Amino acid sequence: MSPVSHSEWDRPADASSPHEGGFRAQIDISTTRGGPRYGELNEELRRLMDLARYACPPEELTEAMIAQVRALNENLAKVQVDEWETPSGTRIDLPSRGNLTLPPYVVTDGGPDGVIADVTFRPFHLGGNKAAHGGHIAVAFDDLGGLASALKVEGVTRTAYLTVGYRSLTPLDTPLQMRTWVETLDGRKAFVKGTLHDGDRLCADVDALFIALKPGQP
Ligand SMILES: CCCCCCCC/C=C\CCCCCCCC(=O)SCCNC(=O)CCNC(=O)[C@H](O)C(C)(C)COP(=O)(O)OP(=O)(O)OC[C@H]1O[C@@H](n2cnc3c(N)ncnc32)[C@H](O)[C@@H]1OP(=O)(O)O
Repeated sequence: MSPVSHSEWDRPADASSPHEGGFRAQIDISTTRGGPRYGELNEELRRLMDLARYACPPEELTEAMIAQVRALNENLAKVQVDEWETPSGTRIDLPSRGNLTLPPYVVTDGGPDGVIADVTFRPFHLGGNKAAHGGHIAVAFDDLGGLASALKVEGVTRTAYLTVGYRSLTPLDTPLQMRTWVETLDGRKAFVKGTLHDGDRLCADVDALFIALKPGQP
Protein backbone atom coordinates (compact mmCIF):
# COMPACT_ATOMS: atom_id res chain seq x y z
CA MET A 1 0.00 0.00 0.00
CA SER A 2 1.25 3.45 -0.84
CA PRO A 3 1.11 6.30 1.68
CA VAL A 4 -1.88 8.63 1.45
CA SER A 5 -1.41 11.44 -1.02
CA HIS A 6 -2.63 14.51 0.82
CA SER A 7 -2.52 16.72 -2.24
CA GLU A 8 -5.44 14.83 -3.81
CA TRP A 9 -7.71 16.05 -1.02
CA ASP A 10 -6.48 19.56 -0.57
CA ARG A 11 -8.61 21.39 -3.12
CA PRO A 12 -10.41 24.68 -2.57
CA ALA A 13 -14.03 25.23 -3.64
CA ASP A 14 -14.54 25.81 -7.34
CA ALA A 15 -17.24 25.20 -9.94
CA SER A 16 -16.54 21.46 -10.04
CA SER A 17 -16.30 21.24 -6.25
CA PRO A 18 -19.01 23.51 -4.94
CA HIS A 19 -19.19 24.20 -1.22
CA GLU A 20 -22.96 24.12 -0.92
CA GLY A 21 -25.20 22.81 1.86
CA GLY A 22 -23.74 19.79 3.59
CA PHE A 23 -21.89 18.59 0.53
CA ARG A 24 -18.20 18.85 -0.13
CA ALA A 25 -17.03 17.23 -3.35
CA GLN A 26 -13.52 17.45 -1.98
CA ILE A 27 -12.48 17.74 1.63
CA ASP A 28 -10.31 20.68 2.59
CA ILE A 29 -7.43 19.51 4.68
CA SER A 30 -4.96 21.55 6.67
CA THR A 31 -1.89 21.29 8.81
CA THR A 32 -2.05 24.85 10.10
CA ARG A 33 -5.63 25.69 11.13
CA GLY A 34 -5.84 26.31 14.84
CA GLY A 35 -2.08 26.91 15.04
CA PRO A 36 0.91 24.80 16.00
CA ARG A 37 -0.35 24.03 19.52
CA TYR A 38 -3.88 22.93 18.55
CA GLY A 39 -2.93 19.27 18.98
CA GLU A 40 -1.61 20.01 22.46
CA LEU A 41 -4.93 21.67 23.34
CA ASN A 42 -6.77 18.56 22.11
CA GLU A 43 -4.54 16.33 24.19
CA GLU A 44 -5.14 18.41 27.34
CA LEU A 45 -8.88 18.19 26.70
CA ARG A 46 -8.64 14.39 26.33
CA ARG A 47 -6.74 14.31 29.62
CA LEU A 48 -9.51 16.41 31.16
CA MET A 49 -12.03 13.79 29.99
CA ASP A 50 -9.88 10.93 31.31
CA LEU A 51 -9.54 12.58 34.71
CA ALA A 52 -13.17 13.70 34.87
CA ARG A 53 -14.40 10.19 34.01
CA TYR A 54 -12.86 8.73 37.16
CA ALA A 55 -13.02 11.74 39.51
CA CYS A 56 -15.09 11.85 42.68
CA PRO A 57 -14.57 15.45 43.86
CA PRO A 58 -15.64 16.87 47.22
CA GLU A 59 -18.31 19.60 46.97
CA GLU A 60 -16.01 22.60 47.43
CA LEU A 61 -13.66 21.36 44.72
CA THR A 62 -16.64 20.69 42.40
CA GLU A 63 -17.67 24.33 42.85
CA ALA A 64 -14.18 25.60 42.05
CA MET A 65 -13.94 23.37 39.00
CA ILE A 66 -17.34 24.46 37.64
CA ALA A 67 -16.01 28.03 37.67
CA GLN A 68 -12.77 26.96 35.98
CA VAL A 69 -14.53 25.01 33.25
CA ARG A 70 -17.01 27.86 32.72
CA ALA A 71 -14.07 30.21 32.18
CA LEU A 72 -12.57 27.75 29.68
CA ASN A 73 -15.92 27.44 27.88
CA GLU A 74 -16.23 31.22 27.70
CA ASN A 75 -12.88 31.34 25.89
CA LEU A 76 -13.98 28.62 23.49
CA ALA A 77 -17.30 30.44 22.90
CA LYS A 78 -15.34 33.48 21.69
CA VAL A 79 -13.68 31.53 18.86
CA GLN A 80 -16.55 29.56 17.34
CA VAL A 81 -16.53 28.97 13.57
CA ASP A 82 -18.69 26.71 11.39
CA GLU A 83 -17.96 23.04 10.78
CA TRP A 84 -16.16 23.76 7.50
CA GLU A 85 -13.74 26.23 9.08
CA THR A 86 -12.86 24.39 12.27
CA PRO A 87 -9.48 22.65 12.45
CA SER A 88 -11.24 19.66 14.02
CA GLY A 89 -11.54 16.93 11.39
CA THR A 90 -9.26 18.62 8.86
CA ARG A 91 -5.87 18.66 10.60
CA ILE A 92 -4.35 15.60 8.95
CA ASP A 93 -1.10 16.05 10.90
CA LEU A 94 -2.90 15.32 14.19
CA PRO A 95 -4.45 12.15 15.66
CA SER A 96 -7.92 11.53 14.17
CA ARG A 97 -7.45 14.63 11.97
CA GLY A 98 -7.65 16.78 15.08
CA ASN A 99 -11.19 15.61 15.85
CA LEU A 100 -11.34 15.48 19.61
CA THR A 101 -14.56 13.46 19.63
CA LEU A 102 -13.00 10.45 17.90
CA PRO A 103 -10.88 7.80 19.58
CA PRO A 104 -7.37 9.04 18.80
CA TYR A 105 -5.77 7.16 15.92
CA VAL A 106 -2.69 7.62 13.76
CA VAL A 107 -2.87 6.42 10.17
CA THR A 108 0.36 4.54 9.42
CA ASP A 109 -0.59 3.51 5.89
CA GLY A 110 -3.50 4.39 3.66
CA GLY A 111 -4.61 4.42 0.05
CA PRO A 112 -7.15 2.83 -2.30
CA ASP A 113 -6.18 -0.62 -0.99
CA GLY A 114 -7.10 0.23 2.56
CA VAL A 115 -6.06 1.94 5.77
CA ILE A 116 -3.94 0.82 8.69
CA ALA A 117 -4.03 2.85 11.88
CA ASP A 118 -2.89 2.67 15.48
CA VAL A 119 -5.90 3.40 17.69
CA THR A 120 -5.79 3.97 21.42
CA PHE A 121 -9.02 3.96 23.37
CA ARG A 122 -8.55 6.36 26.22
CA PRO A 123 -9.57 5.80 29.84
CA PHE A 124 -12.66 7.97 29.16
CA HIS A 125 -13.76 5.49 26.45
CA LEU A 126 -14.55 3.03 29.23
CA GLY A 127 -17.49 0.72 28.68
CA GLY A 128 -16.97 -1.38 31.79
CA ASN A 129 -14.49 -3.63 33.53
CA LYS A 130 -11.47 -1.82 31.99
CA ALA A 131 -12.72 -2.49 28.45
CA ALA A 132 -13.65 -0.01 25.73
CA HIS A 133 -17.29 0.93 25.15
CA GLY A 134 -18.68 -0.81 22.06
CA GLY A 135 -20.07 2.45 20.72
CA HIS A 136 -16.61 4.01 20.67
CA ILE A 137 -15.25 0.99 18.79
CA ALA A 138 -18.01 1.49 16.20
CA VAL A 139 -17.07 5.17 15.95
CA ALA A 140 -13.47 4.24 15.13
CA PHE A 141 -14.63 1.73 12.50
CA ASP A 142 -17.02 4.31 11.03
CA ASP A 143 -14.33 6.93 10.65
CA LEU A 144 -11.57 4.64 9.37
CA GLY A 145 -14.06 2.71 7.19
CA GLY A 146 -15.20 6.08 5.86
CA LEU A 147 -11.60 7.01 5.19
CA ALA A 148 -10.91 3.72 3.36
CA SER A 149 -13.99 4.17 1.18
CA ALA A 150 -13.20 7.85 0.56
CA LEU A 151 -9.69 6.94 -0.58
CA LYS A 152 -11.13 4.24 -2.85
CA VAL A 153 -13.83 6.36 -4.51
CA GLU A 154 -11.76 9.57 -4.30
CA GLY A 155 -14.69 11.46 -2.84
CA VAL A 156 -16.98 11.82 0.12
CA THR A 157 -18.94 8.77 1.27
CA ARG A 158 -21.65 8.28 3.87
CA THR A 159 -22.37 5.26 6.03
CA ALA A 160 -25.46 3.26 4.98
CA TYR A 161 -24.91 0.49 7.54
CA LEU A 162 -22.20 -0.61 9.94
CA THR A 163 -22.21 -3.95 11.74
CA VAL A 164 -19.59 -4.58 14.42
CA GLY A 165 -18.68 -7.99 15.75
CA TYR A 166 -17.26 -7.74 19.26
CA ARG A 167 -14.98 -10.77 19.38
CA SER A 168 -13.02 -10.20 22.60
CA LEU A 169 -12.48 -7.40 25.11
CA THR A 170 -10.85 -4.23 23.76
CA PRO A 171 -8.35 -2.82 26.26
CA LEU A 172 -8.00 0.86 27.14
CA ASP A 173 -4.76 2.85 27.02
CA THR A 174 -3.16 0.32 24.67
CA PRO A 175 -2.09 0.99 21.08
CA LEU A 176 -4.24 -1.32 18.92
CA GLN A 177 -4.13 -1.95 15.20
CA MET A 178 -7.19 -1.15 13.08
CA ARG A 179 -7.39 -2.10 9.40
CA THR A 180 -10.19 -1.12 7.02
CA TRP A 181 -10.49 -1.77 3.31
CA VAL A 182 -13.04 -1.79 0.51
CA GLU A 183 -13.78 -5.42 -0.20
CA THR A 184 -16.08 -4.69 -3.16
CA LEU A 185 -16.83 -1.49 -5.05
CA ASP A 186 -20.13 -1.58 -6.95
CA GLY A 187 -20.87 1.80 -8.51
CA ARG A 188 -21.46 4.20 -5.60
CA LYS A 189 -21.52 1.34 -3.08
CA ALA A 190 -18.29 0.61 -1.19
CA PHE A 191 -18.58 -2.58 0.86
CA VAL A 192 -16.04 -2.22 3.65
CA LYS A 193 -14.48 -4.78 5.96
CA GLY A 194 -12.25 -4.08 8.93
CA THR A 195 -10.51 -5.57 11.93
CA LEU A 196 -9.25 -4.36 15.30
CA HIS A 197 -6.38 -6.29 16.87
CA ASP A 198 -4.54 -6.19 20.17
CA GLY A 199 -1.33 -7.84 18.97
CA ASP A 200 -2.46 -11.16 17.49
CA ARG A 201 -5.81 -11.14 19.28
CA LEU A 202 -8.89 -10.09 17.28
CA CYS A 203 -10.94 -7.66 19.38
CA ALA A 204 -13.58 -6.68 16.83
CA ASP A 205 -14.43 -6.71 13.14
CA VAL A 206 -16.74 -4.71 10.93
CA ASP A 207 -18.93 -5.12 7.89
CA ALA A 208 -20.14 -1.81 6.49
CA LEU A 209 -21.57 -0.12 3.43
CA PHE A 210 -20.55 3.40 2.45
CA ILE A 211 -22.25 5.26 -0.39
CA ALA A 212 -20.36 7.79 -2.50
CA LEU A 213 -22.30 11.05 -2.49
CA LYS A 214 -23.54 12.51 -5.75
CA PRO A 215 -22.58 16.10 -6.59
CA GLY A 216 -24.93 18.45 -4.76
CA GLN A 217 -26.25 15.71 -2.47
CA PRO A 218 -26.96 17.12 1.01
C1 LIG B 1 -4.53 10.93 6.60
C2 LIG B 1 -5.52 10.91 5.52
C3 LIG B 1 -5.73 12.19 4.78
C4 LIG B 1 -6.78 12.12 3.74
C5 LIG B 1 -7.84 13.11 3.99
C6 LIG B 1 -9.14 12.50 3.96
C7 LIG B 1 -10.15 13.39 4.52
C8 LIG B 1 -11.12 12.56 5.32
C9 LIG B 1 -11.98 11.67 4.47
C10 LIG B 1 -12.73 10.79 5.03
C11 LIG B 1 -12.83 10.53 6.45
C12 LIG B 1 -14.15 10.86 7.03
C13 LIG B 1 -14.80 9.66 7.42
C14 LIG B 1 -16.09 9.98 8.11
C15 LIG B 1 -16.94 8.79 8.09
C16 LIG B 1 -18.19 9.01 8.84
C17 LIG B 1 -19.33 8.74 7.95
C18 LIG B 1 -20.63 8.90 8.64
O1 LIG B 1 -20.77 8.65 9.79
S1 LIG B 1 -21.95 9.43 7.69
C19 LIG B 1 -23.27 9.66 8.86
C20 LIG B 1 -24.09 8.43 9.07
N1 LIG B 1 -24.82 8.09 7.88
C21 LIG B 1 -25.92 8.75 7.48
O2 LIG B 1 -26.39 9.70 8.08
C22 LIG B 1 -26.55 8.25 6.20
C23 LIG B 1 -28.03 8.53 6.11
N2 LIG B 1 -28.51 7.98 4.87
C24 LIG B 1 -28.36 8.64 3.70
O3 LIG B 1 -27.92 9.78 3.66
C25 LIG B 1 -28.78 7.90 2.46
O4 LIG B 1 -29.63 6.82 2.77
C26 LIG B 1 -27.50 7.35 1.70
C27 LIG B 1 -26.60 8.51 1.27
C28 LIG B 1 -26.72 6.33 2.53
C29 LIG B 1 -28.00 6.63 0.43
O5 LIG B 1 -29.00 7.41 -0.17
P1 LIG B 1 -28.94 7.83 -1.73
O6 LIG B 1 -30.25 8.49 -2.06
O7 LIG B 1 -27.70 8.60 -2.00
O8 LIG B 1 -28.78 6.48 -2.49
P2 LIG B 1 -29.79 5.23 -2.63
O9 LIG B 1 -30.22 5.21 -4.05
O10 LIG B 1 -30.80 5.21 -1.55
O11 LIG B 1 -28.76 4.02 -2.35
C30 LIG B 1 -27.68 3.79 -3.24
C31 LIG B 1 -27.50 2.30 -3.30
O12 LIG B 1 -27.13 1.85 -1.97
C32 LIG B 1 -28.10 0.89 -1.49
N3 LIG B 1 -28.32 1.13 -0.06
C33 LIG B 1 -28.53 2.31 0.55
N4 LIG B 1 -28.66 2.15 1.86
C34 LIG B 1 -28.53 0.82 2.09
C35 LIG B 1 -28.56 0.02 3.27
N5 LIG B 1 -28.75 0.57 4.48
N6 LIG B 1 -28.37 -1.30 3.14
C36 LIG B 1 -28.14 -1.86 1.93
N7 LIG B 1 -28.11 -1.16 0.76
C37 LIG B 1 -28.31 0.16 0.87
C38 LIG B 1 -29.37 1.18 -2.30
O13 LIG B 1 -30.21 0.04 -2.37
C39 LIG B 1 -28.78 1.54 -3.66
O14 LIG B 1 -28.38 0.35 -4.27
P3 LIG B 1 -28.54 0.17 -5.89
O15 LIG B 1 -27.73 1.29 -6.52
O16 LIG B 1 -29.99 0.29 -6.18
O17 LIG B 1 -27.94 -1.18 -6.17
